[in-house]
Amino acid sequence: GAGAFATRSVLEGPPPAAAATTSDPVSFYGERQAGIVTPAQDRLHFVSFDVITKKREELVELLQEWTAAAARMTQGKDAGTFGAVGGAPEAPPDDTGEALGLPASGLTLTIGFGPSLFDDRFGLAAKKPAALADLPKFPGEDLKPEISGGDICIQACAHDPQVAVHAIRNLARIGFGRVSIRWSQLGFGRTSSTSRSQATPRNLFGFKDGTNNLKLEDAALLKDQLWVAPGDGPAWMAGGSYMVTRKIRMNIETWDRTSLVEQEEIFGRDKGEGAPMGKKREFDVIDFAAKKPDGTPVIPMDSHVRLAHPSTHGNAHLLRRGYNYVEGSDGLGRLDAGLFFIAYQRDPHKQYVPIQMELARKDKLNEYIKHISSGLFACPPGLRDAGDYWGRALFA
Ligand SMILES: C=CC1=C(C)c2cc3[nH]c(cc4nc(cc5[nH]c(cc1n2)c(C)c5CCC(=O)O)C(CCC(=O)O)=C4C)c(C)c3C=C
Ligand SMILES: [Fe+2]
Repeated sequence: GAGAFATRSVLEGPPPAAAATTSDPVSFYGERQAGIVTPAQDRLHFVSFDVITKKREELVELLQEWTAAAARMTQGKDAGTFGAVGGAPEAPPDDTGEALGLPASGLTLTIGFGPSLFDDRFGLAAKKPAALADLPKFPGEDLKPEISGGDICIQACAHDPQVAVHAIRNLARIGFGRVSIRWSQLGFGRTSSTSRSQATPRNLFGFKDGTNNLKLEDAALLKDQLWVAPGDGPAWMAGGSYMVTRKIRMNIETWDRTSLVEQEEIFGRDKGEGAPMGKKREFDVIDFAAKKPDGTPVIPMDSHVRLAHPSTHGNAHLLRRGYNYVEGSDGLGRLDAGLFFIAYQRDPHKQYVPIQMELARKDKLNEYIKHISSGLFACPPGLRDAGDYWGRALFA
């Protein structure tokens, strides 16, 4: 049965890009970091750190310790070799214990380096990619600095929230005295599919989200639009990808009082099936030229899918990998909820920036959303084996 293929052995063939079941591990090693084209898991714990040590050697040591712990935790093991209960009783355990007995749950840990890491503290200024230049200000955004930016991010995705939180907690514990948490974000109910094997999930506005996403199976597009090529910038980033994060508050109560036809015109897709307006099925190709009998476009000019579509931006695509969030209520009787948007791409200034500029200026959805945090991170390629560590090529 499937059990024979659900083991952790990766000796034959390429490492699994995805777990066979929601309990299984995803390979930590490979050409690419896991957690990008890996079929999106259900849960997120994302953290952004500020480096507080001033010593380059201490930062390198931390990255080595983090890599070892990440390699273990993604395979369903304790963060350290003694584990939660196997060490000396006089010392704090090298794992915090709340994941004891839980399987790997598809945990992936993906690291990214923010623009601020390349200031004069660690001698990295000459290695800063042009693609990490700060994002421009966008009309209408209301960014909070205390939940934006950061020197180093780690995206933990898993099918079990306890497993994702355990991983981030242990990495933060290991980093004590060398890094401090700047901000972190929990997410649930992935808002994108990143593989054709996955059903398209729904966002908190009730629409299918991820239909026209870049997917694991789109090999040629991934090469052209997702992965940094040799020659794009500094050698240490070849084979990596750039991540943009945006916390987007969604005004749920206003949306819920909006008519169905208005909601569908805002996205340019129908709510039930997710089909482009004027078409029947979710994956039918969008016809932007189609006109109604009165001559107006079937897909409104200010609809989200028209403004975000690659054909509007010289064929610029994104691999979206975001999550819903709800953080209780805001004290004014409204849910404090939205989308933690994550997008990967080869060059954010050629992909995220022009798309977001168009959306910020024209999208009808803007009446219902507000961007409140932003992050930009360079995610290096994957690790070859246990002799490799996060940031090795950057610090070489
Ligand atoms: C700058 C990039 C984007 C932001 C920010 C963004 C916010 C956002 N999107 C939705 C809901 C949907 N988005 C959909 C499609 C879609 N969105 C983007 C980009 C951003 N969205 C792209 C590139 C696309 C694909 C366009 C295409 O090629 O057709 C859809 C439709 C279904 C789908 O294809 O995924 C929905 C629904 C929300 C709610 C939101 C902010 C809160
Ligand atoms: Fe969108």
